[in-house]
This record gives sequence, C-alpha cells and structure tokens, in this order.
Amino acid sequence: MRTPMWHRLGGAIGLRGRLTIAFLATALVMGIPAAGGVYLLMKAGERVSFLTGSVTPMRAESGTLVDNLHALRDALQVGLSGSRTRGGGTAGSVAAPDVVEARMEGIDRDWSAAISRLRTLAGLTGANLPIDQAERVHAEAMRLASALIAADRAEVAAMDAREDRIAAFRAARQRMNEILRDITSAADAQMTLTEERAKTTEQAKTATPESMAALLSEVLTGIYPRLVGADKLLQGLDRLDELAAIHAAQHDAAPLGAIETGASTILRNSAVYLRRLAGRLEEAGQGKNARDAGKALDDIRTALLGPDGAFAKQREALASAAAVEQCRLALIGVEADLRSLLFAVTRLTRALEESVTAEARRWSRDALAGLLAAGLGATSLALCLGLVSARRLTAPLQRLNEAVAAMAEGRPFTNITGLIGGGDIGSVAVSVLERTAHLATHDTLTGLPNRALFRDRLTQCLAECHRDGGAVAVLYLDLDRFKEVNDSLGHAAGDRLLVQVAARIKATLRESDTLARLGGDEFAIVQRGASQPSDAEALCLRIIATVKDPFDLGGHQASIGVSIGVAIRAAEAAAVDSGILIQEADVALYRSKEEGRGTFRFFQEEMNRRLQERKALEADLRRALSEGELRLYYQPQVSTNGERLVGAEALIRWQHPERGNVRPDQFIPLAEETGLIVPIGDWVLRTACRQVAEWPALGRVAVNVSPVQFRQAGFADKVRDALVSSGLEASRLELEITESILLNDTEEMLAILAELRELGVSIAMDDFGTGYSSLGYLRKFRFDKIKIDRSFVRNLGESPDSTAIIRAVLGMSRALGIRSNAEGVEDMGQMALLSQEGCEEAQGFLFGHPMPADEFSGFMAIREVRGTAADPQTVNAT
Ligand SMILES: Nc1nc2c(ncn2[C@@H]2O[C@H](COP(=O)(O)O[C@H]3[C@@H](O)[C@H](n4cnc5c(=O)[nH]c(N)nc54)O[C@@H]3COP(=O)(O)O)[C@@H](O)[C@H]2O)c(=O)[nH]1
Repeated sequence: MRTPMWHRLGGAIGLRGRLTIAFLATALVMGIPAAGGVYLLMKAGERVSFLTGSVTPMRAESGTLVDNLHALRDALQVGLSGSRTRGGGTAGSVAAPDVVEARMEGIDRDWSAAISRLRTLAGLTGANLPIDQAERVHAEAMRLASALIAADRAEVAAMDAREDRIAAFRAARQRMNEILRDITSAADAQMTLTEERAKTTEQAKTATPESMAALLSEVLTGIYPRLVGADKLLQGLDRLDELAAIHAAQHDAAPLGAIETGASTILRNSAVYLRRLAGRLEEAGQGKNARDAGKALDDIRTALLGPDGAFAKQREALASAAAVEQCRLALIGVEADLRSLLFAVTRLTRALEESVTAEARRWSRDALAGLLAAGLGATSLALCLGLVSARRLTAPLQRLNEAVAAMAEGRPFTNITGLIGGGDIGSVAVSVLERTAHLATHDTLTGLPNRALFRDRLTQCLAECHRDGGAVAVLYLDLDRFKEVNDSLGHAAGDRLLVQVAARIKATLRESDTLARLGGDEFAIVQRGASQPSDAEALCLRIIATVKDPFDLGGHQASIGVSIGVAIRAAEAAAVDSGILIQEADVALYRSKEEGRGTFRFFQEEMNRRLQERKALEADLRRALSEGELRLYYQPQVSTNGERLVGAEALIRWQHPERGNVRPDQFIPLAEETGLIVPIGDWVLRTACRQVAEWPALGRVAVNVSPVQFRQAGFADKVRDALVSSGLEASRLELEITESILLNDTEEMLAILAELRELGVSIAMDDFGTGYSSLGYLRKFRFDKIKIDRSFVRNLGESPDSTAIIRAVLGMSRALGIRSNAEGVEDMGQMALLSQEGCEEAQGFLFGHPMPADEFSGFMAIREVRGTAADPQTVNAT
C-alpha cells in the first residue's frame, strides 16, 4: 500500500516535531487576533484613563469656580457690617478688615489657579472651554466684591459720623436747656420780687400809679419778654428733637431733605428769638446766658446741618447702602453668568465624555471580537488537531485494549504490530503491549514464564500430544530450606538465590522444555517428549544434583535442596485439563516433601486419596473445636536441683470419635495452614489459665503460641482477657514461642513481646538451637527462659557435639541471666549431665508424660508426698 505523502513527511519530522508545528500553528492562529485584541484593549484603556485624567478633573475644576463664588459670598457675609441704615442693627459679628482682605486674596488666588488648570485641561483635551469668559467673570466678581466691601465701609463710617453729630446735638441741646432754665428761673424770681414789692406797696398804701406803672413796665418789658423768648426757644428745640428722631429712622433720601429744611428754619427762627432775648438779658445783667445760649445754638446748627452735619452723614450712609445693594445685585448677575459658564463647561465635558466613552466602547468591542476570534480560531484548530490526534491515538489504543482483553482472557496472539497498526502511537502501543504481555506472562525476578504462560504452554503441549501422540511430564519443584536462607540472609539474598536456581535448572533442560516460576520458591517444568517415566526421573535427578551444590550469595554460601512432584500424561490420556496435571504434580510434591525432601515422587492415585484425607481432617478439626473434642494435657517441668515441680507445659490433644487420639504434629500444621490455629490457640490459652488458676500449688503454666496466632491483631489483649477472666496471676503464665515468630517483621513482633512483658507474663524461646537465628534473637529480646530442643538432649553423653552445644548454650544463658530448660529428658544419665552442666529446669518422660488435668492433679499430690521424680511407669503415656 502506498503511504500518503503527508504521512511520510510526518514520519520524517517525528511526533515531537509535529506537536511543535501544531503548537506553533495554534499560537499563530490565536496570537494575531489576540495581539490585535490586546492592542485595542490598551487603546480603550487609554481613553478610559483620558476620561479619568482629563475630563473628570475638568468638570471638577468648573465646579471649583462656583465654589469660589460661594466662598466669596461667604467672605462678604462675614466682612459686611450689616448696615444700620438697611437692617436697623448689626448682622452677626463683623470680621476685621485685614481678615476679610486676606480671605478675598485667597479666594482670588484659588480662582485664578482653577482657571489656569482649566486652561491646561482644555489644551490637553482640545475642548473649546470659555476660559476668557471665566476670567472676565472672575475679574468682575472680585471688582464687585471690593466695591461692595468699600461701600459697606463707607456706610459704616457715615453712620458713625452721624451718631457723633447726634451726640453733639444732644449735648448742645442739653446746655441750651440749662441756659433757658437759668433764664426762666431768673425771670421767675425777678417776677416774684416785683410782685412782692407791689404787694408791700399796696399793703402800705404807699403805692402810686407811677410806682405801679413802673412796676408793670418792669414786668412787661423787662421780665416777661425774657420768659416768652426762652419759651419760644424751648419749643423750637423740642421740635428739633422730633426732627432729629425722625431723620434717624429715615431710609429714604427725599423726605430727609424736607426734614433738614424744617430743622434749618427752626434754627433760623431760634436765632432771631435768641437775638431779641439777648438784648433783654443784657439789660437784666444776664449777658453771659445770652452768649452761652448763642454758642449752644451754633453747636446745634453745626451738629445737624452743613456738609458735616447729622443730616449730611445720614444721606451719605444711605448712598453707601444703595451702592452696597447695587454691588449685591451685580454679584447675583455674576453668579448667573458663572452658572451659565458652568453649564457650558458641563455640556462640553459631557459631550467629550460621551465621545471618549463611545470610542473606548468601540475599541473594547473590537478587542473582544479579536479575542473571540483568537479563541474560536484556537478552539477550532485544537478541535481539528484533537480529532486527528484522537483518531490516530484511539484507534491503536482501541486495538491495544482489545489485545490486552484477549491477553487477560488467556487468548494467545501473534503479530502485535499487524494487530495494533503503525505510526507513532501505534509503535508506542505495540511497545506497551509487548511489555504488558511480557509482564503478564513472565516472572519479573527470574524472567521465567509465570503460572499463566506455563498453563498456556502446557495446554498447547497436551493438545499436541493428544493429536500427534507422545507424552508430556509436569515437574512441580519446591526448594527445601529456602525460607531459612531468606529469613536469615535477607530477601535480597533470597532473590539472588532464586535467580541462580532458575539458571541452574534451565541449564538442565532441552530447548523444547518450559521452565516457569509459579511463585515463592516453587518452579514447574513442562517436559516435552517424556515418553518414559525414566526420562522424567533422569531430569529430576539432574535437577536435584545441580540444586544441591552450594550457592554463592555475595560472600555467603547457601546449601539448599529441592523436592519434586511429577505427573505424566500420554496420547489419549493427554485429553485432560492442564490444571489437573499441575494439581497431580503438586500432590506428588507434597508426598515428596513428607517423605524426606531432596527427592522426587511420581503422582499416584493413592496420593489423591491422601489429599482427600487431609481435606477431611480439616473438616473434622473445624468440628472438633465446636464439639469439644479437644483436650489439654499437662506435662510437668522440674528443677534439676532436687527435682522440685516448678510448673507444667500445656499440650493439646484431640480425641477424635473415630480416629482416636490425633497427635498435635498431625493437626497443628494443618490448623496453621488453614488459620484454625487462631480459635484453637485462644481455646488453649483460656483453658490453661482457668485450669492452673485452680492449682495454686503449681508454679506456672507454659502455653505454646503458634506464629500465626501471635501475629493476629490484638493477641496481647486476648492474653490479658484470659488472665482477667480466669483470675490467674500474670507471673504464673509463660508463653512459649519459637524463633520463627521473629523471622519476619521483627520490630513489630518485638513490640508485641514487649507488650506481653508489660502484662507481667514470662516469655520462653522454644526449640532453642533448631533454627539459624536463635542466638541473634536472644540479643534483641531478653527472654525469660530458653528451652533446649530435645534433639540435643537425645544424644547427650553419646554425641560430643550435643554435649558441647548444650554446654555452650547453658554457659550463654547463665551469662545473659536467662533461665534454661532442657526438653525430652528421658533418663537419669541425661538428667545428671544437665544438672552437672548447670541446666536449671528439665522436662521429659523421666518426670512425667503429658497427662489430663485430673491426672495431673493426682500427680501433684503424689509429688507433694514423695518430693521426687515421678516414676515414668506411674503416669499414662500420651
Ligand atoms: N501451637 C501449639 N502447639 C502445640 C500445642 N500443643 C502441642 N503443640 C506442639 O505440637 C508439637 C507436638 O507436641 P506433642 O506431641 O504434645 O509433643 C510434646 C511432648 O509430648 C513431647 N515430649 C515431652 N517430653 C518428651 C520426651 O521425653 N521424649 C519425647 N520423645 N517427647 C517428649 O515434646 C512435645 C513438646 O514439645 P515443645 O512444645 O517443644 O516443648 C510440639 O511442637 C508442640 O509444641 C498447643 O496447644 N499449641
């Protein structure tokens, strides 16, 4: 098939190159309109800042003009006296002239500054603001304000001067009154004397017509004219008082003239009266009064009339008040001008604002359109690229998914590349699939086929045998002692061992055979063409021999073995499921392990029967627990110095209704495999505590704890519960654990041991010496007791090795301050040697077999009586 041009080109550029081109194209499609949009947005932003930076301040400045006018009005308010002529009193406090002037100057300055700023803003914006008009209005307002202040001052001065004149008038008027009173009093006194003289003359009858006429003439020409003259003057002055009062209340200039004329007439007449009176007074010897009265009348005239008189000052005040009013009115006009000016500015700024806003909006709209175009362009491009990529990506992935599903179902497939397709993604998918397929079918550590591939190969092989004849053998392998190496040297060493084992076994096989790792230390082989059992046997022997040789694990030598189970099928019989053949090989392996390890066994039908039996035993064990078929026996533990009974070990027994007594080593491993050991172990713990609580004479009871049971969450809580519910003191309970408990998760297990120790129970290490790590664990946890395994005691005295080992162990336990107990003591010789070597406690048939609780009660009673070792013959065997 011809590859399209673009495909070939794409292949040359590569996936990264194409992605880069796609990215650049997207950036270009999006970048141009986006850049345009950003440019327009910036322009719109400029207009907005133009608005905020120019138009808005312009409006604010025009408002400042009006504010200035208001300030001016306020300043005038404070500065004006509030004319007495206008208001008839003062309007609040009047500021000192210099204060008012200072305020006026300030306002003038502010006003000029506002106009100057307006002029700048108008220049910036290009707006045709009426700046000249604003300046004219400003000048006019200031001029009027000054005129108003001046007129007000003049009015006040005139008013003050008038007050002075009125005061002078009143003073002269007062003097005149006194003079006239003097004149009148003198005339009255003279009149009284004259009347007295006339009366005396009349009474003396000396009166003559001449004397009487002389007296009358004296009264009429000398006294009376003086009284009349004085009275006329008084009347004139009273009238003047009235006119002065009228004129003070007068706010109109016209009637003021008439009043002044009236006053002038009165004064002229008074002067005439006074001239006449003056002659009479001279005659009467009162010339001084006449002169004083003349002087007073002159003062009155001066005070009221003339350019400096009260009337003239009143007129002046009225004229100034009129000027003030005029200025006020003019200022109102200025304010109106200013307002119309402000309206003009407002109109202008609004128009400017609207045009700028419209411009900014237009640019924003265009920018949005640009950005939208960028977004749409990018989205469309991304969609197109996405669709193309998705097609190119999902198709191989879809096929990859189908292939993985086929793999998961165990369907074999070939030609992965053909299945998935080509292209970048295709090759990635093929690579992923190949890796996945390899991972799904191979063991990652050894690279060998795993159980799934093994079954697949076996199935193929069985089908070929059935079709073409021939035979196939399945070898099921399990390494012996692998766990010990793993636990003692670590998992890394274990892994290295497995790899080496796999290589060695592989070297023993033919090309056509398949070696697989089924998990852990289990391997399996499909041996093709094993026509005779001897072929398989030969292979087993080769494998056993090669695995037997020590392995070098980076400085450590490890010796292990291998147990093998074999199952063979040929021709017709090969029509069997691969799983059955594997199971048969597994059963054969089980038998091989049972019968001593390091060997091989062929599957036989009888083995299946054994397997069935095992399953039946498991079912029985489940029932045994619920039906109370389990019993606890107690085996005595004694001190070696005097063989005092120091305690007992609780050992489980199963009274099967049909099988009879089932030994613990027959069912405990099964219980451990199935997990049944947990409820069984709980039962043992509770029963032993309850029983021993009833034997206060017995020191302590030792209870075996399986690793599976120990690892169960909350084990320490179960121990606490057993103690609490039975009432047994914690110090009387001893838990026997084997070192295998500490092989894995050591820190966690040590924490549980510490928790148990906290409870007050003692911990014994059982079967000491049988494992690799016993000594190491003694350093990690301070055990209360070690129990030397009976395999060492058995050969004591016969094998120098056993004696040496026991001596060493006892020496070490003494050094560490740990009690020692020797298990399996069966004769006095062993006992004597143990005692000699310093072992503190012993346990074995020599002192008593494990026995039921009631028998152990009797045993204790006898021990109390006899105080010696029990006769083995006197107690029942287990
Ligand atoms: N987890 C639990 N394990 C238990 C429990 N009860 C027993 N066991 C373990 O089963 C194994 C076999 O026990 P058993 O058949 O009871 O054998 C014990 C003794 O009968 C036997 N023994 C004692 N003295 C002698 C002797 O002089 N000679 C001789 N040949 N055998 C003797 O030894 C076994 C006690 O061993 P140990 O526990 O190591 O002290 C055994 O491993 C038991 O631990 C249980 O309740 N839970």
